[in-house]
Amino acid sequence: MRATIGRMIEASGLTKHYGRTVAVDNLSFTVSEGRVTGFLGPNGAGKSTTMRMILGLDRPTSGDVRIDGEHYRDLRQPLRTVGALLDAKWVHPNRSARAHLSWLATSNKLPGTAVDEVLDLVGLTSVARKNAGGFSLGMSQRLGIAAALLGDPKVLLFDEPVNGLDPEGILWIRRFMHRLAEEGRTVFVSSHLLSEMSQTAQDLVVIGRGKLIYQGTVGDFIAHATENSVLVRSPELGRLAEVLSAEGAKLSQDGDGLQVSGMDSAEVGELAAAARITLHELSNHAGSLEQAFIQLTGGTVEYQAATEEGPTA
Ligand SMILES: Nc1ncnc2c1ncn2[C@@H]1O[C@H](COP(=O)(O)OP(=O)(O)OP(=O)(O)O)[C@@H](O)[C@H]1O
Repeated sequence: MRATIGRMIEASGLTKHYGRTVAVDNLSFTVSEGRVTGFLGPNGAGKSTTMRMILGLDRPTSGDVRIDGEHYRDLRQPLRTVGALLDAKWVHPNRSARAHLSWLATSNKLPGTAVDEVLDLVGLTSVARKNAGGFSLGMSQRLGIAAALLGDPKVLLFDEPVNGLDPEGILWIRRFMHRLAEEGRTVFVSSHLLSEMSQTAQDLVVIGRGKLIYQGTVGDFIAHATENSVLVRSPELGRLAEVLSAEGAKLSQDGDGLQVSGMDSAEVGELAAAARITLHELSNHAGSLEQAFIQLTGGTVEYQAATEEGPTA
């Protein structure tokens, strides 16, 4: 059975328990072909677990996930359908890049010619005979991507591919992903870095504590999440916070000011005036994806810093 055209990954009610930990909680989403879809969530949100379930490396407690309409375990030649980069350092330290890829190709019945092609694609041809154990993180990531591309798959999964990379490495990966999507492939890439995702992805699946928070385009995410965001500064920030939250505003600390959502600047100004609170700044704020993320993940961010717990001023 082929999936609905365009939807290459379909998760439905996907759930994973590890003992009493609910790593993934009734998660449903779709990932479209020809686009880069960012899989976003704070550390521990359940991204890696979801990716492992997509790849059949972990069995869901309940629910279901399919690639192009099939369960991973039913794919006849999995590497020709889906390629994945989960852990870039997963390579035999004394094997050359070429030997590593040749071994993968042979054991998966892929043509040996694919090895040179993918080495060339990721720019590792000149170091192909060097031991992969001595590779920098950026080179290891490229090798991992080469391995994922060996079977010329239409679906690619990358788990935190830019983690620890320098700006040049990040740019390379970002451009490479765009290129893969332009070729019509489905690119699903996880990250906890919103600013990075806003430049890499066109679509987003955002999760917090294993639950779906948002699915849609990056642009809609920003527009939706930053609606009515107002930045306000005042020498009486604590009292202002009390007045605003009593009227139902959502607040988060922003430097020495407050980000107010659920209320427009006129309402904030009038409430402050009625309470005789002096304001030093009152401005409509076009929030970044970062702010949108903090706002949307709100109570679900497990590592939340003190500054995100609410106003303390
Ligand atoms: N094999 C496992 N056994 C027990 N608990 C696990 C296992 N794998 C993941 N977990 C727990 O499940 C939750 C989700 O973890 P997961 O690694 O999927 O999150 P993540 O979003 O990928 O975060 P990170 O980026 O930190 O890896 C966490 O609470 C984690 O401790």
